[in-house]
Amino acid sequence: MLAVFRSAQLISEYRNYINGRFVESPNTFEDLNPANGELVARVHEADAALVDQAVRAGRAALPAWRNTSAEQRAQYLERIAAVIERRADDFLAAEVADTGKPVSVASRVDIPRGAANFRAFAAMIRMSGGEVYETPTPEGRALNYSLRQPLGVVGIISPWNLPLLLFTWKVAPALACGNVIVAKPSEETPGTATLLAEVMDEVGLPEGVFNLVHGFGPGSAGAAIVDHPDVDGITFTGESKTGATIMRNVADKVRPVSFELGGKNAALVFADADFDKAVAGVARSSFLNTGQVCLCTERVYVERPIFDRFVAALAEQARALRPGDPLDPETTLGPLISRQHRDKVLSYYALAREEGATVVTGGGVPALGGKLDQGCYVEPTIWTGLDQSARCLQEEVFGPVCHVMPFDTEEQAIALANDSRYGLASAIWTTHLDRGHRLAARIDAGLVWLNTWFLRDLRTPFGGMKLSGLGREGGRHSLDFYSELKNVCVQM
Ligand SMILES: NC(=O)c1ccc[n+]([C@@H]2O[C@H](COP(=O)([O-])OP(=O)(O)OC[C@H]3O[C@@H](n4cnc5c(N)ncnc54)[C@H](O)[C@@H]3O)[C@@H](O)[C@H]2O)c1
Ligand SMILES: O=C/C=C/C=C(\O)C(=O)O
Repeated sequence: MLAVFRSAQLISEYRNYINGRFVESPNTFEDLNPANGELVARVHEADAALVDQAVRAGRAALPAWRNTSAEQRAQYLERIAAVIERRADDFLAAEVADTGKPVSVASRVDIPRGAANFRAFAAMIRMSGGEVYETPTPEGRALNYSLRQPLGVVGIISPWNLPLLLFTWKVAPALACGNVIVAKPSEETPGTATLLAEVMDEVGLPEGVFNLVHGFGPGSAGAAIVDHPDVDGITFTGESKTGATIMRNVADKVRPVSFELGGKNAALVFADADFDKAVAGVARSSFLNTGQVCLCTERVYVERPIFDRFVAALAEQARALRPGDPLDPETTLGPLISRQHRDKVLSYYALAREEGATVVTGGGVPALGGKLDQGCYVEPTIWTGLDQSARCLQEEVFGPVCHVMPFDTEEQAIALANDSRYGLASAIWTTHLDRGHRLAARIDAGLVWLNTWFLRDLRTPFGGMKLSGLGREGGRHSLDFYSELKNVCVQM
């Protein structure tokens, strides 16, 4: 563990990476560790001029890069994955320092998926074929075949909750499809994206193919990417309201966009569920990463006969979580990402009381002592007793909190689950599998897990309905988004 901490201390400047060189800028901002408020690094903010340099570098690199073969690009992706795996400790240190997430979470979720995303899309681009149709014509026949060509210069903008996972979830397929990239990680979590630039440098990715710019959204690098006339497509993961802003800002350029946005995810627990499995599963889906996963459950609906027993058992799981030093392997609950985000979550803790919630457990800030009291910790919290129309049941909190409500019938359960402006993920806990499949088809969510949660096959479509997103990524859906598909028709 000391090694992890020490390597985090070695990094003190996060620079932009443009046209194969690390680039400083006169404006820097602080990257703070949310577990203790300590300075992790100074980050060089890219302004519109640096973003323009990055776009131009991409444009210049595109002709050669797009002419590489899928096999050549797959080999680059595999080399990138191998270096991520070799430098796993450095990535772990940077991720934990930026997010405060327990090393037990980052080492099992975030860092392995960083490498896995590159390996997955190396395999997928190798196997991706096209479409061919033989078309009868009055003269005989024609041959139709499709060509997969890159979008061009792709803007990637990612969030702070699963920084490396979500950044590479977009970088990997974009590169696989022959695009060049101008990518901006969240201002809260610049570390692992900067390490990824070091990896690109080490594997010898041609200059200008991968460009990294640091900064914020409005008035900074994020808006500069979106506004740049020579960016051919935008893939964004973040809040729904930010997605709407980006959509407005790219509208007149009619550029393809892929949005992975917010959620207010429901879990349905039936009386016939495996009780212990459902309790453990809902606890994990509510509190993993301190509730800062877009797929997390914030609304739990439980069939009435087991409601009281379920609430008591879930509260026991919440109380068993151990907030603490993220580098301590015993820690199972880290801080929220920032003071600002903690203020937001605590404002919902207060609102819930105003809206009449019963606070079954939590609702405040844990006293941890020492430096950790400078951290952004909150108690894992469970509410009951709110009306479905309450703001705490309609708005995304994005913290370690869920509300539990009883239901009596299947129809009631599906109506409650679908009573949301979001439609990202859901989990259904029942041993009655034909009911599970029936409800999975009726629930308004892009992702449905039956008797499990956050189990991922990277070939599957991933994305949300309603306010939760636009489009799907994952498997061939990523290849299709990061490509211009062309049809060629030949009169034989
Ligand atoms: N659906 C998913 O797969 C998914 C995954 C992770 C997080 N999320 C959502 O992301 C949110 C938390 O992440 P966040 O707080 O970083 O979101 P956010 O929208 O505040 O910021 C996301 C990214 O967008 C940038 N940005 C902000 N405003 C911008 C603008 N006007 N133009 C260009 N870029 C801009 C930010 O700098 C950051 O890099 C939650 O709502 C969560 O549900 C969704
Ligand atoms: O916080 C949201 C998590 C998204 C996860 C993925 O995009 C994935 O597992 O590929």
